[in-house]
Amino acid sequence: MLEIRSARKTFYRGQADEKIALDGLNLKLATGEFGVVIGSNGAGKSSMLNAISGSLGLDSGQILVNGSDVSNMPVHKRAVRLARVFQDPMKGTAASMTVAENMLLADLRSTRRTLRRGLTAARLATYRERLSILGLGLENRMDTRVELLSGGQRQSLSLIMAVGGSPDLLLLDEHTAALDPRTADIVMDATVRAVDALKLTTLMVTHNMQHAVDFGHRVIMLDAGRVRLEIAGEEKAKVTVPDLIGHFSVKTDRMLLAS
Ligand SMILES: Nc1ncnc2c1ncn2[C@@H]1O[C@H](COP(=O)(O)OP(=O)(O)OP(=O)(O)O)[C@@H](O)[C@H]1O
Repeated sequence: MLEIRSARKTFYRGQADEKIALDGLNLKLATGEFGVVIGSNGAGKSSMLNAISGSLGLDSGQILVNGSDVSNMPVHKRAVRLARVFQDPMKGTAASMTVAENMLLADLRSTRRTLRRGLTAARLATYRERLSILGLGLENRMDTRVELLSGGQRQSLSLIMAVGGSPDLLLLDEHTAALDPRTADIVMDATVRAVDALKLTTLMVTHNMQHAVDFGHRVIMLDAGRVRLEIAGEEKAKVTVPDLIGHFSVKTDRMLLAS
């Protein structure tokens, strides 16, 4: 469960270039829920993810993960409870190491064990099983160096590595944005398989409106550091890409009128 209460963050306060990134943002995500965050450039999406993961300190407000207030918890302590996948498929994995070695690294990171026992048969079997969730055949490429994988395979591997420690929350930070459309769809398919199989509470930021329509339980539109629109349930099932884009244009028209 994630709860953001009245989160405020202003950059360059009191200066000519003052920027309000989060303007009393409130958001709740139930355990097992998959929320998809959309919004125009500068709406506050990255600031929100950075505040959740702890790399951005709030001026005021609270962030609760599974009921406990993590607002003042340092990044490395929050990292144990949160998984985050970034845009760049080259980050998050070690290129010159094999798929199996990368899985071991992630395992050691999340369990704080030592490298001593290495890639035992039991561990390899567990990694194969976990990789098979993705539906990409990576479980049959355990000895392949990661640099030889496609961008989509590599990003999907980053994802399954990130969630190995059963995190309380998965943050997907435009994790398909750097991929071509077909590869992005493959990664989204792998993502949904992992989220469903591991029952992950997930918050995904995307600029891809088709993905916002097709995936997740709720669309959350941010604007000027606040939630401006939420679409869930039957409404979400019926929403179309033009509908979502329409909400962007309404906002833009308002901004034009106000300026
Ligand atoms: N480190 C920073 N220093 C100064 N201003 C910042 C900083 N980070 C964000 N901002 C400002 O805060 C506001 C919100 O930015 P943020 O990056 O969170 O938006 P975003 O919705 O993620 O945008 P995008 O879709 O372009 O990534 C913007 O006005 C931005 O210029």
